[in-house]
Amino acid sequence: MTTDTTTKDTAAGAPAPGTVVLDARGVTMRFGGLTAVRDVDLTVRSGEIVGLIGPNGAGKTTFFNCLTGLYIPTEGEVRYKDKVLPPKSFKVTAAGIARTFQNIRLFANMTVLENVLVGRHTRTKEGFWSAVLRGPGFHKAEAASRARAMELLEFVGLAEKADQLARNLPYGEQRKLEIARALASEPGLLLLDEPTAGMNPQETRAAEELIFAIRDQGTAVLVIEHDMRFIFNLCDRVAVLVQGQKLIEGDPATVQGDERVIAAYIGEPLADDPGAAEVAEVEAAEAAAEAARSARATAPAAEETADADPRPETEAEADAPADAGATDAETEAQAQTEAEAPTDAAPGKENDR
Ligand SMILES: Nc1ncnc2c1ncn2[C@@H]1O[C@H](COP(=O)(O)OP(=O)(O)OP(=O)(O)O)[C@@H](O)[C@H]1O
Repeated sequence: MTTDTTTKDTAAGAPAPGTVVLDARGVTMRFGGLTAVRDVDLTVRSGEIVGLIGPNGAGKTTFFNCLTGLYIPTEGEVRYKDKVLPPKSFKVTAAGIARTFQNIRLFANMTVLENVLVGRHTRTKEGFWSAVLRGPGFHKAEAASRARAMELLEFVGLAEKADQLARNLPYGEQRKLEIARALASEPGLLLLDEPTAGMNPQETRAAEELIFAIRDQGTAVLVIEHDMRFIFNLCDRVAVLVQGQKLIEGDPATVQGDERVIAAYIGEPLADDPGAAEVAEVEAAEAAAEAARSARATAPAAEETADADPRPETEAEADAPADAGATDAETEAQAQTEAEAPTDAAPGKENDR
């Protein structure tokens, strides 16, 4: 089992509120031809809860992975408390950034307490021989580590379940345990990837309270979440990623009211995104097709109007107002004249014009 020599209070080691703890500059991550994250800047300050939102596939988790050493950004730099982060996740954790995952990653067959103790390994100073020989230093460190782990379980509300197997916890409590395990490394910055996924409204509310408490203890929080109500209620600042790029960043009210954010969520592309030319081409083709369809739709209508009276014009004219006052005798005389006209006079020709 891991041992511990540092039961430090999180708040005690926290920098003054407002100090930049995370500073990501120009972070770009490419996978072959796909740019999942493009030139993203983001800062998180001590005492802040910052939200990272965006539609599916926007690059949020990839960006998280760039912050935690799982990915080495293709371009850009990530600093934690003014130091460039090492490109290894365990070193990033040791530096002070901890995270939870979108898909819960607990040790299912270990107890709740053991899971938290595992999370303390980056704060353990006792070496291999100390563990093997189990001298006084080892026992002292182990007791301190257990005490801190129990404190954390108390903090997240799982102390009474310390001896249960992690796999027997309900889903919401497994998420809490993940948070407790992340906190066990005494981070200055906690990254939460969809912490309320699969939670019911009561569990979501409890998660919100827990995150506020974490922030109040001095750990800055960066959280990815799809639940907008949760995020706008929770965060001091929200950044929106769309197609790998940061679209907007601001306080919840500003972001919530931004039309571009709504458009992004219902699928409209960025105005100057890399695919804009292709999108414009498709839109132009669609507009041309629509215009052609409309033209076809109005053409038969015009023909229909012309054909509204199927009788030959001569007959139609007989009904014209000019003729309305003609007496039967006059009509008869006219008919007679026409009947007597020479055949080569092409009767009815005039009416054909
Ligand atoms: N290891 C990888 N190799 C190749 N492409 C990847 C890899 N990881 C992510 N991507 C791609 O990068 C893009 C961004 O994915 P990412 O998971 O970061 O988005 P997301 O915003 O977290 O999405 P969601 O909200 O659905 O979790 C997607 O197109 C995804 O398919």
